[in-house]
Amino acid sequence: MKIAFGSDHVGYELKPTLIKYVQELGYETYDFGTYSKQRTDYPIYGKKVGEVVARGDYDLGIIICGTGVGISLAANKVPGIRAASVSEPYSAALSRRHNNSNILALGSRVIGSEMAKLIVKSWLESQFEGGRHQRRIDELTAEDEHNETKFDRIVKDNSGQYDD
Ligand SMILES: O=C(CO)[C@H](O)[C@H](O)COP(=O)(O)O
Repeated sequence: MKIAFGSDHVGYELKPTLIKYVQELGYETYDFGTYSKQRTDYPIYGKKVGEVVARGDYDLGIIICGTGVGISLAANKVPGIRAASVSEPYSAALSRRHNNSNILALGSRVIGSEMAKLIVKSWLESQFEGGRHQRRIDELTAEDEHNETKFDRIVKDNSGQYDD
């Protein structure tokens, strides 16, 4: 399984620690930058990682900025990307199990490296549960495609109340 990494200058120092950790867990990795501490813009790296994951060149992505927020917003602009910005392992796991997140966003000004490792492990080891959660992903995908007809139909055809 291949994991794409990216960060801005704030996430730059945490990134190699997580790359090494993820390699030790048995994954292939690639670092899409940034490659120095020089100040840069997080949208560049959120978009880069989003694009390679959306294309299927990489299975999953891990992106880091100061809070995880900006870089996740950037990745989520790419159709097909569900980037989750989290700062503890429970949300990380649920973002996979329920939201089928394909990118994990972390904030290096928010969490330390040991917490980051726990979050990464919890995220990588969790699996999407499908079922009712797939219906919600389909609703999100309809939005991605700006397919108003499809989205309108989904909304029109159900009341938003479910038994499952
Ligand atoms: O967290 C971030 C985005 O959400 C960025 O890392 C942060 O905004 C960068 O700030 P600065 O340029 O002042 O180092």
